Amino acid sequence: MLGLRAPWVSSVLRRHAAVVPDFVRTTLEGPQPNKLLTLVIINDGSRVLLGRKKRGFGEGYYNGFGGKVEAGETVRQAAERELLEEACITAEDMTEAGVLVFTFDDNPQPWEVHVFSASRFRGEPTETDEMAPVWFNHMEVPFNQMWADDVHWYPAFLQQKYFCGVFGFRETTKLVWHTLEEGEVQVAPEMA
Ligand SMILES: Nc1nc2c([nH]c(=O)n2[C@H]2C[C@H](O)[C@@H](COP(=O)(O)OP(=O)(O)OP(=O)(O)O)O2)c(=O)[nH]1
Repeated sequence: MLGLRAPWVSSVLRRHAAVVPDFVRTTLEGPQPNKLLTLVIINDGSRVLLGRKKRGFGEGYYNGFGGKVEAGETVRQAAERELLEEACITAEDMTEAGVLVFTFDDNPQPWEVHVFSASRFRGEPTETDEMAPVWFNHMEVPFNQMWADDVHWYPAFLQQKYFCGVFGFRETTKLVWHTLEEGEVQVAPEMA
């Protein structure tokens, strides 16, 4: 598994060896480099700005704004570009909030989603071809209309604790296994 958090993921596989589903292990130990994606969630302290996805992967779900990192871009540049493309805004204080690694029994490539948080932005959130923006109070985040993993990491996100998670999905959307760690993930060299 090639990716920004590869040493940490290897240590997760070792520590959870008895319970990690086979497809999660084979995907993470396989030859495919991670597909890199971004996700930006505006959090003003009491509300989050989400978008209802109007087309493509995750259609109908509420989510932050983001997409694939393109060739020649840094992860941060991709996050800024997707936020502008999908919500028509520019974040002023974007910080790294966490990393999510997704595996699927029906796709050999791991996905590595870099989650960013921002509280201030320029511009007016505007509906685009891809997303319709909506504010939600922290207590009313619509988890029943979101990806199944989100309910597990939003608490850390809302408390502004850095998080790293590994998730295993069957048939693309059924979450069957996950592990989540909060705080900066430190991996000693001997663990790498
Ligand atoms: N909250 C959450 N977000 C996820 C999950 N899985 C997942 O890919 N995402 C995010 C990462 C990206 O922001 C977005 C998927 O990207 P995308 O397919 O829309 O990428 P894109 O905009 O480059 O695609 P396209 O318009 O070119 O088709 O969904 C998940 O399980 N939970």
